[in-house]
Amino acid sequence: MLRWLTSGESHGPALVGVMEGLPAGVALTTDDIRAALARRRLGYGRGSRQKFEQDELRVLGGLRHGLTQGGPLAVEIGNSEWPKWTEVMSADPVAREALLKDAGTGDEREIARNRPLTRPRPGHADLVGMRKYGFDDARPVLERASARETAMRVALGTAAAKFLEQALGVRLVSHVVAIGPVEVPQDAPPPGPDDVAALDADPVRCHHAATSALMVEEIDLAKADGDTLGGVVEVLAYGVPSGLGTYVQGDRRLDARLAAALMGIQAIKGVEVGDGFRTARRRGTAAHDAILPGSGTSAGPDGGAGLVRDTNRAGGIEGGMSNGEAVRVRAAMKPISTVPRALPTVDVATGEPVTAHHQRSDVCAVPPAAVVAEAMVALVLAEAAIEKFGGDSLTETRRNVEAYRAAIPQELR
Ligand SMILES: Cc1cc2nc3c(=O)[nH]c(=O)nc-3n(C[C@H](O)[C@H](O)[C@H](O)COP(=O)(O)O)c2cc1C
Ligand SMILES: C=C(O[C@@H]1CC(C(=O)O)=C[C@@H](OP(=O)(O)O)[C@H]1O)C(=O)O
Repeated sequence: MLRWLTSGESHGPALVGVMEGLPAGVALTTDDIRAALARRRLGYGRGSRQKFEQDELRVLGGLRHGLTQGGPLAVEIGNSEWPKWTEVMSADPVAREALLKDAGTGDEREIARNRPLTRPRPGHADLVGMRKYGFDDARPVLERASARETAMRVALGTAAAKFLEQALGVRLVSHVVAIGPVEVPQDAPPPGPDDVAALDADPVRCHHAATSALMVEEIDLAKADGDTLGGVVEVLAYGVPSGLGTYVQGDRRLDARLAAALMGIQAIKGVEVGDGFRTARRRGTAAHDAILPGSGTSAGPDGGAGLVRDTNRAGGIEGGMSNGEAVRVRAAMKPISTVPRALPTVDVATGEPVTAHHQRSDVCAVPPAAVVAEAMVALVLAEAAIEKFGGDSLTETRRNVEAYRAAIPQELR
C-alpha cells in the first residue's frame, strides 16, 4: 500500500509531506527532488511570487545514502518568505496590535498582508470555506486551498516516478496542449520521453513550436487586459505493463483513480482518458484500438511479441486496467480566479457590493499544472504497481514484475 499526506499553508513556515509504502532500495536524491521542484516553478505567465520565493528542501526521513529505506519518506519544503509572515501565520496567538502594523508602519505591503480578507473571490475557495469552517476572514481558507501545496505533491511524486522507472521502466512526460483558445493541432504527435528536456526549456511546456509562440502571445494579451487564462495539460506514461488497476470494482479502476487524482489538483475541472470526449463523437469502428498480429519483433512493455495496436485512442486503459500501451490522460484547468480586473463580490464584513480582493496572482499556471499532473499520475501508477507487484525491496518488486511478465502466455502477449 502506498499512502501519503501533505500539510502546511501557502504562507506558513513550510510544507510537510509523508509518504509510506515505497520499497527499500529506490535510488533518489535531494537533487532529484530539487530538479522537479524547479520544473514546477517554470512557465510563462506565473506571478511575481515564483520569482522571489525559494523552495527550501529538507528530507527528514526514509532516505539514506541516496536510497529509500522502506520507512516513511518525510519531506519539508521551507518557505523562504516566512519571515514576512511570522505574525499573520503564527501558530500561537498574537497580540492584535501586531496584526495591525499598518497603524504604525504605513507600508502598503504590510497593510495588505495583515488586513482581514472579507471580499471573497468568485471561483476561489474563499466564500464557501468561510461558511464551512466558521471563519470571518478568508485568510485561513486561501492558505490551505492554495496550490502552493502542489510543491509537496511534486516532491512526493518524484519518489514515485523514480520507483516506477527503476521497478518497471516507466517514463513520464507532461506537456501543455491548450492555453485559452490556443491549441496544439490534433494531429501533432505527442512528445516522447526524449523530449522532456525540450519541454522543460519551452516557456509554456508545449511540444509544438508554432503553438507555443501563440500561447505566449495569448498570455501577454490576457495580462494586458487584466485577465487570466486556463488550458489543458496532458500526461503520458510510457512503459506501463498491462494489468495495473482492475475492472472488478469501480473505485479500483485505474481510469477512475487517475481521474480522481487529477481532479484533486486545484483548478482542474475536467479529465479525459485517451481520446475521451472526442471518442464520444465517433462510431465504434473508429473509436477503438484494433488488436493486430505483430511481427514478433516489437519490444512492448510485456516483453514484446505477438499482439500490437496501431492506435492508442483508449489512452492505454481498457476495462479499468492498463493495457500495455502508453497511458495518456488530459486535465482541463480553469482560468485563475484571482483576476486583476476583479469580479463583483460582496464585502461580507459590510454587505456592500465591491470587487473581489486581488493583490497579485498568476495570469496563467497551466505549465506548472502539467508538472503537478505528472506527479499525480506517478503517485497513482506507483500505488497501483505496488498493489499488483508488492515487494519490500526494489529487487523483490522487480523479481515479481519479471515473474508476472514471464507467466503471461505467449499467445496473449
Ligand atoms: C500550479 C497552480 C497555480 C495556481 N495559482 C493560482 C493563483 O496564482 N491565483 C489563484 O487565484 N489561483 C491559483 N490557482 C488555482 C487555485 O488554487 C484554485 O482555483 C482554488 O484553490 C479553488 O479551487 P478550484 O479551482 O478547484 O475550485 C493555481 C492552481 C495551480 C494548479
Ligand atoms: C505559491 C504558489 O502558488 C500560489 C498559488 C495560489 C493559489 O491561490 O492557488 C496563489 C498564488 O499565491 P499568492 O496569492 O501568495 O500570490 C500563487 O503564487 C506556488 O505554486 O508555489
